[in-house]
Order: sequence, then structure tokens, then C-alpha cells
Amino acid sequence: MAQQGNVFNIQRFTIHDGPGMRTELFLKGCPLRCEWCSNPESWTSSVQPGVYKTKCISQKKCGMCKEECPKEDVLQFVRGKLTSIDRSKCTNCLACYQACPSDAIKQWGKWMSVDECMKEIKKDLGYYERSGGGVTVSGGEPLLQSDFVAELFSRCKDEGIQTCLESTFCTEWEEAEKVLPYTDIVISDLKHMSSEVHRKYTGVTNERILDNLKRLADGHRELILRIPVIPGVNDDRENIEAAADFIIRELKGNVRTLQLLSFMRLGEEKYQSLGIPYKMEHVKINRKSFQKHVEELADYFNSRGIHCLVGTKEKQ
Ligand SMILES: C[S@@+](CC[C@H](N)C(=O)[O-])C[C@H]1O[C@@H](n2cnc3c(N)ncnc32)[C@H](O)[C@@H]1O
Ligand code: SF4
Ligand code: SF4
Ligand code: SF4
Repeated sequence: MAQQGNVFNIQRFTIHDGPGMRTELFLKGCPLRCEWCSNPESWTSSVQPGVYKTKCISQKKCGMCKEECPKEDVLQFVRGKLTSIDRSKCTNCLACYQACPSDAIKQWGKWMSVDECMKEIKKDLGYYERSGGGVTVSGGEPLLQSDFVAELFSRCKDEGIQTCLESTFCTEWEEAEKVLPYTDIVISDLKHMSSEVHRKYTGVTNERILDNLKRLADGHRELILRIPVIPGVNDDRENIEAAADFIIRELKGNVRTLQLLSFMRLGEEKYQSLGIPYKMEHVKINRKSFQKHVEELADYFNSRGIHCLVGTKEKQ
């Protein structure tokens, strides 16, 4: 069946999520709510509007969004500018987005057919061949749209394009099983080894994720594993040792590389556009000393025999 996927971003020429030069599709919907998440527009599975108040011309001079909105008192104005949307009443119909003559309302997510995605992907065939790259599907959680990803990846394989899945694996194993036969490279995270702390900071416990990672390893599936290093959340010695133990004992040599991603303060504008509070507001770090700390964590993993990098690229 021709599948459609809800895609919130397509980035060409990316170099971080898999080898070589890649086209990366980001899919909407995520079962987690990580406090540090840089992509809050991925969270809900529906297409939705985002508000960029500085771009609003003014309700007095324009007011097109309010005219077209089928609901009462959903669009909220302060001093004549659209500042927010009452999400409890909004139906995500996007009539406001279509009516807005400025960029004050953005559309997060777009339903796209596999054919439409393939058209984008095939623009860069030459780059994939020359750089050893291909396609990466990320999110959000792409396995929430597993039928779409399976069809997309199967089409990529028909064209000889390398495929990479970046997933939380916080889904039923059956969803992964649909996509894995067409997947060349798998990237996933260890966000926290304590289930309780994992739930505190991401909204979900970690058992299903760890079970699915073990299943991948049991099937001799090579993994690129990541830890987003978040200050005060998962960068303590106890968690880092527990992560190393899990990799050595449970993933048994199937981790090609462990990548430590230093916390980045990203996406605050997107949180604002969605009316979601940004919980990392209070986190202030000294970039230089934090980088040194992350390098020390990488040294520890390497000392345990785990090939570990700070960032996503091998030193040349
Ligand atoms: C955008 S996520 C997409 C994949 C998936 N949603 C996940 O989180 O595993 C890509 C990578 O960025 C990391 N990440 C997200 N927010 C981050 C932040 N503020 N600083 C550093 N890494 C972050 C994630 O942990 C993940 O490894
Ligand atoms: S998406 Fe629809 S319901 Fe929501 S604010 Fe816009 S026009 Fe109104
Ligand atoms: S349609 Fe756009 S520019 Fe016009 S009032 Fe609404 S948000 Fe502002
Ligand atoms: S799993 Fe990824 S996309 Fe989902 S909330 Fe966490 S960082 Fe954001």
C-alpha cells in the first residue's frame, strides 16, 4: 500500500547521523518528552501550527488568521500581535497558517507520500555515491510510522541507497521488525540507566528500550550508540559506569561506536512557538570545562574497551 508519512523536516547534506553526506528525514510523533529535547515540534503525531510573534503584522492591519479560525478565542493577541494559540481548543486545521500573509504562523509537519520523499532523496544520489552516504530517518520516533519507513527504506534499497534508522526503540519490537530488513545502520541512545531517573527526565521508563537494544545485539546488529550528556542528569560516575557495564555485558561487542553528544541549548524558539515551557532554562554551563568533562567520560569508556568519541565524527 502507498504509505504517507508525517515529516517535519528534510535536511540535505547532513554529516552527523550516519556516514558520508546524507539526506535526513525527521518524522513527527515521539513517546518521550526529554527535558533537553532540541526538537519539541516532533512530539505530537499531528500536523500543528507554531506561532512566531515577532513576524505578526498586527491584528488591526491584518487579522486574517482570526477571520479564518473556525473556533472562538483560540488565537490569542497581546498588544495587537498574535502571541499564542490555546492548544486545548485548537483542532490543528491550519486555516490560520493558510490565511497568514506573513511568516507569523508556521506549519509543523506535512503528510508526504513515499514518492514525494523519494523525489527529494534522489536529488542527491551523486553525493551519496561519492561520500559513502545515504538516507537517515530520525525524529521524533520514526518507528511510530513503521509502515511508512519500511516502504521508504525498501524503495531506497531498490535504488541502491544506504539507509540509517535513528530510533529511541521505545516501541513494540514488532515495529522495529518491519523496518530492520531494509536498514543498513542503526543509531540509538542510552539516555539514563536508572529506569526511575529515565522516567523523571524523559517521561518513560527505560526497560523496553534496553530490551530492544539487547534484541538488536542478540541478532548481531551493529549499533552506533549515543549518550546525550546532560549536566546534572546523566553525567555522574554511577550512570556512566552502569552504561559501560550494560554495553559490555548486554550488547556484547555489537556497539561499533559510542558517541557522547554534549548538551546543547537548542530549540528554545520552537518551544515558544508551541507554547511549551523550556525546562532547561536554568542550566548554565561553562562550555570549556564541560567539554573537558565530556572528554574525561570518553576516556573512561575507552579505558573499558568501548570505542568512544566526543561528537559524531572520527578524528581524521
Ligand atoms: C533529535 S534526536 C532524534 C532521535 C531520537 N528522537 C532520540 O532522541 O534518540 C538526535 C540526537 O540528538 C540528541 N539530542 C537531543 N536534544 C539534545 C540536546 N539538547 N543536546 C544534545 N543532544 C541532544 C538525542 O539524544 C539524539 O541522540
Ligand atoms: S489550527 Fe485551526 S483551530 Fe487551531 S488556531 Fe489555527 S485555525 Fe484555529
Ligand atoms: S494572519 Fe498572520 S500577520 Fe495576520 S494577524 Fe494573524 S498572525 Fe498576524
Ligand atoms: S526522544 Fe528525541 S525527539 Fe523524543 S523527546 Fe527525546 S530528544 Fe526529543
